[in-house]
Amino acid sequence: MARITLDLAHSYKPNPTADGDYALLPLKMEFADGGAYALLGPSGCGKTTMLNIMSGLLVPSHGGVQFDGRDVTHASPQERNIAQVFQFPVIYDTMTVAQNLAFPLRNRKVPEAQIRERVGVIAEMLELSGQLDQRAAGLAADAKQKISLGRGLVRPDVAAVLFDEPLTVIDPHLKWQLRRKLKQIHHELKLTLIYVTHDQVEALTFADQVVVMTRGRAVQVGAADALFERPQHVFVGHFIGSPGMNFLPVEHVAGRLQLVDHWLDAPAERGLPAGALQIGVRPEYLARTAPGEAGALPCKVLRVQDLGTSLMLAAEVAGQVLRARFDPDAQLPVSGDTVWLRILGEHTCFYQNEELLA
Ligand SMILES: Nc1ncnc2c1ncn2[C@@H]1O[C@H](COP(=O)(O)OP(=O)(O)OP(=O)(O)O)[C@@H](O)[C@H]1O
Repeated sequence: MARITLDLAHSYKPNPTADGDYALLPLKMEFADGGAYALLGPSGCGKTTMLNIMSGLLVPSHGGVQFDGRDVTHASPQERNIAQVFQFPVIYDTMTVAQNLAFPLRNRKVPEAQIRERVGVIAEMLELSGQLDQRAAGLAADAKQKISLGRGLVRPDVAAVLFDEPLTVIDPHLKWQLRRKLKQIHHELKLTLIYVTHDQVEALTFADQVVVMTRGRAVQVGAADALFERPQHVFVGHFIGSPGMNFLPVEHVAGRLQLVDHWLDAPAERGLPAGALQIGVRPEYLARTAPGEAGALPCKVLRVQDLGTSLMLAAEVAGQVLRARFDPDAQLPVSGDTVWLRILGEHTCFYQNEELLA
């Protein structure tokens, strides 16, 4: 296992100048030995580029990579001792499940007794024990991908196992099971796991630490609760949660927050600077209040949607649409009515130039 340190930038263009020329903007990051990480962000944000730089498939155009303090920037994946699992199964159809799982160990001349033991452990974890003697050729796509996962996890001595969207071909029910399984495997095997996905549920169930990326930047590295409670960047607020955080643009003038023709008293303890700010509040924290209560605003109800486990209210204030989540049995007003929603509270976040202030 290794601690992986990145201090680099990457552009696929020969002479990058503007930020947009970089697939990865300059970043410094450390992945702890034995940690479970997810790289999460929308298509094109740079996840695969970062993963390929860690694995050694790609040399960064600027800076370098260290494993346990040793410079490996130009070392191949074999030299780095990395295992990888890709989106589609990489297995030998003519071999049995057991032979496929054993392959990375045989390649490294691990003694047969150890191979048998380790293959047994991994097959058990992935619920492949009953299929060990079957040829891979006859198996369904998701069983084949489980073998790929097993081949990635089978070697106990790898520096890290890197996964690039490995559950794409898996059906939704099994996907849920495998996500939990991977987390359990991480706890048992203590491997350093780095997992690329654009799916927040996948990232949050699998990883201890999620690296949220947008447009070549890692905007926050944190556990699920930090990403939910204290998004460091408005992108994280939008991207994490379903729906994401509500944002209201306000002007902070002499201790008051102005939203067009509405005013709120700024919370003095947050030490907010004067000028243009954004208030961020999760739908889960937009409580209903009595009319005129401090920290609340009158909003016009647009619609109420029954989501089964909750009610989602959409309401408008000063041209901004807010979403608020309520218990399924809450008595809510109907479209066109006014509802007072608490904007300011202990969970409210404040942003300036998209970055968290307080
Ligand atoms: N080989 C390449 N040559 C030139 N540009 C590339 C190459 N690979 C990726 N890019 C560009 O670099 C940026 C980051 O791409 P990358 O594949 O790392 O993102 P991603 O987050 O993994 O996206 P996806 O989920 O779609 O794979 C994108 O703008 C992409 O078009």
